[in-house]
Amino acid sequence: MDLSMLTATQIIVTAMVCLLAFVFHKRTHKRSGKNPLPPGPIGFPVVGYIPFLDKEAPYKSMTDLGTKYGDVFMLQMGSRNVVVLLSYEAIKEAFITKGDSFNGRPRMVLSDLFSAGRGIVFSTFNEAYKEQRNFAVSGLKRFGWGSSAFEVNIIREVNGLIETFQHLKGKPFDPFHYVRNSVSNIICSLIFGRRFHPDDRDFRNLLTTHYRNMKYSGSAAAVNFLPILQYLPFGNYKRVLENHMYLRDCQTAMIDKHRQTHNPNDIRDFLDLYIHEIDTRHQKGQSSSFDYDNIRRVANELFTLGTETTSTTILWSLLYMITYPDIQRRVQKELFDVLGDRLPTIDDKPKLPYVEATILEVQRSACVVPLTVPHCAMEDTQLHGYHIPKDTVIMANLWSVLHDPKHWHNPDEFRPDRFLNDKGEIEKPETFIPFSTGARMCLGDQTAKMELFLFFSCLMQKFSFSHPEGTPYPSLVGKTGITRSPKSFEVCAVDRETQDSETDNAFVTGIKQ
Ligand code: HEM
Repeated sequence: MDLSMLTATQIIVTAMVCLLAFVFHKRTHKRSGKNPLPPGPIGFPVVGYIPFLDKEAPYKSMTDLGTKYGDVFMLQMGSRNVVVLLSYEAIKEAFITKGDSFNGRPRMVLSDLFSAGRGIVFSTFNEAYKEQRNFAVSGLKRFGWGSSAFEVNIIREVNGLIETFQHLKGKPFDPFHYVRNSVSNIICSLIFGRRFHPDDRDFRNLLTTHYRNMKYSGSAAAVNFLPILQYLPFGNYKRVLENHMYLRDCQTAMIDKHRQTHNPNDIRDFLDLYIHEIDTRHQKGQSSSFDYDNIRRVANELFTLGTETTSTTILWSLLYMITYPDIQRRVQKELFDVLGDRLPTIDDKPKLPYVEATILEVQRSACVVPLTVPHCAMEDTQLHGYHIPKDTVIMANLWSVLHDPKHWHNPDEFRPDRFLNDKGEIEKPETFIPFSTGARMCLGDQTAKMELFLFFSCLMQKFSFSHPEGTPYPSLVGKTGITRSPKSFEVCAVDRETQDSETDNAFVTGIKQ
């Protein structure tokens, strides 16, 4: 063998070994008195670990990595370091104990497109963020949000949905548009002061474009880690961009209409209240985060999150009920035993523990926001004994927390009883965090719980749901976008009163015994 070649090969091999040793050392050992970085797998150059994650269920791939690397590990994803938190204990330490260090939001291509670091959801943890979040909560409350007065708004939409289902007379249908339309109307009446008819073409377009964007954003998420992808003339990022422009125009038109008819003595809805705040601060010469750019961002975020997450959970609840008819029958029996034939109200909730346990189990099993909204480290800090550099992206894996066998016996089993104690009362473990936890926790959780209870209990009281005869049971495997939603499915909704009077069947008598 040529000696000079051997030397060249040796040099290359030695250099590679040194490089790997350096990378390994950097990731796993104390450096100059600092704690080590979290451990984690090594991916490919440039793209990092992205190609190894399941595109449909990245939260599951991350959960699997926990077996080898523990509850806190680091993935290189494109140009970013991402720390994944798998356990409740790790999330609690980051978002509650060390919230001041971990409640930031990373600047990323998609969040910059939607919010440019402003609004609420993608804004980092600064004064402008606190001002906007506090204003949104108190402003929405002014219109009854979360209070019993708000129940009227929800019940109006539930009744509309019941009527629609009754018209379908037990024939198979896809509940997707009907449910989203009803849920969306609740937030629309607060923000825009109006609700929309299910057949309103513009509204349908708006909702469909919104939904598509949530899904495309999930598939385009790689652009957040490989920003160069945004310059491709094709692909999902381009679709997100086009849809975003359309939605922006719709919102601007809605806001302009409000500005033209604005009367400070007659505040009709959240947009009016926000416009009033902009004007008042402007008149006082105060500089603030309230302006016509931010109103659009905040309104859009409340509309999107107020629609998407809750309607997706209601769709999952229908899917679980047709998959587990025995559980559906038990829910209906409790409703009949406690209420007779009347529809439930929010005051009935404490008397209906099995109904509530079923909703909680749907939220746990479906986990509609499996990876939360990414957080980021706002300074060099420590977590779980590891060093976390400033600007590291933090992904809290709610899926793994809600399916952690340490806290949930047989987590893949759908069993509402796990939320009931020996006395049949609701018992919610601390680890049940579908709305996340800490200062950045969902701001709509109270309203969402109210909506989930009223929609679910009223629909169960009114109808028996089943999958169309002769078709296979629909899949419980979710589609991942920004939320985890069910694949489209068909359902038959048979009016229980008609079923009662038309049949003498053992099923109904079984419920009402
Ligand atoms: C079942 C329904 C819902 C679920 C499961 C849910 C879940 C979540 C989760 C996991 C987060 C991320 C928290 C974090 O970053 O740590 C979040 C944030 C947020 N949610 Fe919800 N959500 C729901 C309904 C709603 C509703 C009805 C609204 C209101 C209109 C809403 C508004 C928001 C907002 C504004 C944020 C951002 C909070 C912040 O960054 O400070 N959500 N939600």
